[in-house]
Amino acid sequence: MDLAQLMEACNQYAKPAGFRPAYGTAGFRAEASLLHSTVFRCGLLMAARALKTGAATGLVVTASHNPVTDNGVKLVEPTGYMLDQSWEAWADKLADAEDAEALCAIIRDLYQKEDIPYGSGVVMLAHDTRPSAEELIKAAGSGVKALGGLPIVCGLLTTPQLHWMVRHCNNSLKHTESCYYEEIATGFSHLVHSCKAKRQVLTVDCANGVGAEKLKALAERLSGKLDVTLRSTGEGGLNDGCGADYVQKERRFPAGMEDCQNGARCASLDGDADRLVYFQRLPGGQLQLLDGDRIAVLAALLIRDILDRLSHDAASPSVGIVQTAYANGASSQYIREQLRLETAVTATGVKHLHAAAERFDIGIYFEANGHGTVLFRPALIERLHKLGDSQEAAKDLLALLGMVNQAVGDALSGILLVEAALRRRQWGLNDWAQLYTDLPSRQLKVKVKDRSVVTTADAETRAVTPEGLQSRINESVRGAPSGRAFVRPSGTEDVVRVYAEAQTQQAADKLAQQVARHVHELAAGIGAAP
Ligand SMILES: CC(=O)N[C@H]1[C@@H](OP(=O)(O)O)O[C@H](CO)[C@@H](O)[C@@H]1O
Ligand SMILES: [Mg+2]
Repeated sequence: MDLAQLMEACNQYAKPAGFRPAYGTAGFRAEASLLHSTVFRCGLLMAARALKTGAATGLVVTASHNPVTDNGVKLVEPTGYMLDQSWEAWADKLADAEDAEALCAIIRDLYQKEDIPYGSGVVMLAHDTRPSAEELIKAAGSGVKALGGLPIVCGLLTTPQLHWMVRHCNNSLKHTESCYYEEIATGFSHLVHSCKAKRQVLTVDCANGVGAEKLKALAERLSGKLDVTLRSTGEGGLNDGCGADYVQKERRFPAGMEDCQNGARCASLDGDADRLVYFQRLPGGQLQLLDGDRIAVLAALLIRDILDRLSHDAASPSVGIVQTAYANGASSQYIREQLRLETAVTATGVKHLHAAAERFDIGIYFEANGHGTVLFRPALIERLHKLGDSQEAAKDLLALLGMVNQAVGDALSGILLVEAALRRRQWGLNDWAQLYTDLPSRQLKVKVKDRSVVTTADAETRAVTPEGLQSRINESVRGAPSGRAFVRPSGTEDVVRVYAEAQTQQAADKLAQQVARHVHELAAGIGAAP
């Protein structure tokens, strides 16, 4: 490490006065113009992480479903997973260092405490469609180089594509963008090759983001096996009145799809294409959402259908579903009582779900907002390869393994998962929707002076502070039939989130509003009470 060179580079990316970045649910996010120093420092961090692990790491410049004026950075482990939680504290310290001198001191401390070998770490860089990406990617590259590392500029990609590439690169597998399409498309083609179901056109709201270009490339690779019509491909603002987060939270048709036909099969991606939700218009005109909970259930059914045909000497592979407190209560009940599968509930954020899913041979994890995937345990993969020569079911599971991104939730591979599962059962959206009926729910956001005053326990289902908040929530919940509610500080926006569900929409709305008022009152809410 050349300290003089490092110092000079740090000086070029000064932190804006008063800016206090913090590593949140999925990395750093803020208004784009504030982020140059943060992204530079993440370049430093990931170059050091590459040296520590002796493998390539990754960094994606994206603010996902947030407005186009925001940006952010997601950090990728050599496994393709999100940055190991044990290093989040280093990310925070680096990002928050006041000046170049403080920053260099933290780097020295990092090298010493983590026993980082000297050398040149490889960091793969990608970005979404935000106009601020170009400058921020430069900052990331400068950070990597300032530690003597090698930035590999991969350009415009979906977040899950970069995660996939880092994982494949470190497994010495082909890892170009076209190999990504090839691998997931090959798995899909295998799974649907003998399906008799009539193909349905899927209309996809691409949130005016990177997913538009990449889904087009995937559909071309599948030449006719996947019929997609793309909307919001860049003609409007990124995530502006469209995208998976808008559809899931607002329960409204996205821009450009207000006129979709009753029963037409529709889906939405988010701005960096790591979330996917399906929806349709019901005969009464309302939007019916098929969210991440439902994708998890459909994936479980597909896996069960295949496992039923697998004969094996050893114990049957364990299958489990991981959710968060945002999962609709009806989905959790269906998983427990009808599917009879093990479930686990973790705190919000894929990093938590992913870790819990690794405890099963086949671990399915999805956040209600449509971010999730299906993980296969390495020992099971080995067994399947042995069985694969003689058994069609093992071949199917291996095809599923190739089709589903093993690194992180991926909306493009998610579309293939849903379409393959529906086609193999000869199902339409109604069959899928009829598995269970969602309890009505409502999500609200409350602006407060300092959202860190709200702390939680028990996978975020219980508010620990401010004092008295949880007992007030309990009281409100008691007044709502089949009521459930919780609050937590967002890790991506400056708000406290409120979730409520109940027997009727009216009761869920009322419960959410009451809880939002408790938050506003006890956690120093800003502006008028909800
Ligand atoms: C309620 C909700 O949807 N929260 C989202 C959102 O996190 P918050 O910490 O709630 O802002 O963004 C995360 C990253 O995309 C995602 O993992 C998470 O599920
Ligand atoms: Mg996203």
